[in-house]
Amino acid sequence: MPHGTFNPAPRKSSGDWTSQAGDFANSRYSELSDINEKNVDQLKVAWTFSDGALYGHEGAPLVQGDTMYVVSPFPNRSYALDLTKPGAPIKWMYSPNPSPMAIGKACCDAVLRGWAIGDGKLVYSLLDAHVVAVDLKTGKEVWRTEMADVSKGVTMTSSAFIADGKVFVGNSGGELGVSGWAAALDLATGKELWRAYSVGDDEHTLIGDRYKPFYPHLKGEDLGLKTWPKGMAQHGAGAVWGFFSYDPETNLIFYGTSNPGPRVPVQRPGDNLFSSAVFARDADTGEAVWAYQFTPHDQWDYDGVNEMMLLDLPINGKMRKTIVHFDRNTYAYVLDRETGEVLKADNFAYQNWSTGFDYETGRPIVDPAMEPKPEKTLDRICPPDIGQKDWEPPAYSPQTGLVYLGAFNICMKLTNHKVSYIAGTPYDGMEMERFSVDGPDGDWGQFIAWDPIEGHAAWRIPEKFMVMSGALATAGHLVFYGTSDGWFRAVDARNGKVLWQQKLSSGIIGQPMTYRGPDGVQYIAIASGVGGAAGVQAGRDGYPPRGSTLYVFSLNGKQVEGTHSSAAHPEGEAPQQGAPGSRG
Ligand SMILES: O=C(O)c1cc(C(=O)O)c2c(n1)C(=O)C(=O)c1cc(C(=O)O)[nH]c1-2
Repeated sequence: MPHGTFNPAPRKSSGDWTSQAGDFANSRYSELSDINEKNVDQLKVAWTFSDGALYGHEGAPLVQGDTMYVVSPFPNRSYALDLTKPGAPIKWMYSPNPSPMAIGKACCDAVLRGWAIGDGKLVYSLLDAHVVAVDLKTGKEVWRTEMADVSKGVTMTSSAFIADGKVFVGNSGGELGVSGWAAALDLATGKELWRAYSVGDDEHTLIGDRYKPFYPHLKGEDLGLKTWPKGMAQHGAGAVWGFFSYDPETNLIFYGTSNPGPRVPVQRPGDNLFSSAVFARDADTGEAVWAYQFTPHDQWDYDGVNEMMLLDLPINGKMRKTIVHFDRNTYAYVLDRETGEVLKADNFAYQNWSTGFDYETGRPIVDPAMEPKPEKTLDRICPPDIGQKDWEPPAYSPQTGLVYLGAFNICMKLTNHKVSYIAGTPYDGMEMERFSVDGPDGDWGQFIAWDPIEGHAAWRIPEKFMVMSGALATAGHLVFYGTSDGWFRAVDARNGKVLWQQKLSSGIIGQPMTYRGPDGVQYIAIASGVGGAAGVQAGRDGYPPRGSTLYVFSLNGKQVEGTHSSAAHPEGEAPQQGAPGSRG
């Protein structure tokens, strides 16, 4: 049986890593193999870097040529690090000074999920709902675009994504009843080219003649209004706070949308389209070509923003262009990426809210006993609101045909209350307590190798804490991931044997990446700095303090030779490492 493949575009040189996933397909796979299963036990720290910010560190550093680019969580400072010199000194630092008001509006920590490089610019979202482009050479701001009013509860934590001369971004604020959207900006000027809302009428959601979803219940006019009670769609969320992917052959971009608002379900009977869903849109116009909803009338905050991996897989003996998506609702989906048809839906971890999957309708079958009722407590629903996997992105290896993902092993006790909408404040109504599937002291996490063709796990590594780091697969038969309590591990991609590990200063929720430096040496980098939703474990024995250190590893800690030098700072501005505004 052949393995799957994917389009590795736009990687020009296998030594660079210029987008969060390394490619448009969201594979997080590198062809580099100097570090491999035979020598990975010699991996040692080559150098480190701290940005001084103490919110969760979720992004991967990017490398182009002889420079590494790193962006901190709030206050969203960016740094260029000189890879030609020992210790990678700072070449420039750019400080965008976002509004501190944003900190109080972010639902789940003042994080940033990633940044992107293209056309000589570093592009990223600011927590206060702006997008900036910074000149790669000088560190000077090229453009800054205001996307929304942060005082109304709109923040931006998603990773900017560059393709086809455009920057794709989305908003956060699903728990505050904002209206979710994705937008495309001109990479050269920052001008907004289109904006598509997730919920609302057809015009709003950019649904026109080209829209041809696979399932009949997703066809019709104004579904983003008609599947809501009157007046509720306006604050219906469907935020876009995860990752984008892009298929250059069809010029389509793909992304997921968040839970409906308010989170409490009894106030919004109906499917609540297009929350907890995936959109396929024309990259030039934003027009929807198809959509599919993972969790109709999402009653548990299962959201739908987790990444879409664009893999070509043999399904039932026929090569199909697919999307592989691990939803918070615990189904591992394989969708036809030209139509949105569900080809496979299998549970990748424990759940008890759904008794099966109806392939005829494309809907999961809900256990009525697990549906929340107002002012009643449900004692054990699995997974909890954050799913058995949250936003942390998996990796795919064409060598093994397996997808590698950080996942959880938890449930929740849930109580609902009715709520009213007040702009810029939580629009929520869910109260919950999370615990291990297996009991109070059991494992909260696991790292899974998943066979997307067969729809089952090839192996699993149990972990004490939720695994909220991304994964990296390499041609060296290796997979890298980190744990919330700070272990950075390299495992054999074939069998899950841990070949190397090191404890870092804080927990890991970042995304590992690899690059070939200007000295020809392969390096592996990962940020340590726990936060985000991993913080729900704070207080558990062994949960580490916050941190802000980027670790860069090589075989035997080798790094470029030369004398240490201090870099010149533009306009005499010295980089500040203890960022004001960061919570200590
Ligand atoms: O609906 C939203 O707008 C929204 C935004 C965010 C965010 O921006 O970080 C998260 C969530 N929802 C969410 O449900 C969630 O579990 C979550 C985890 C994290 C994180 O950084 O670990 N962010 C978010």
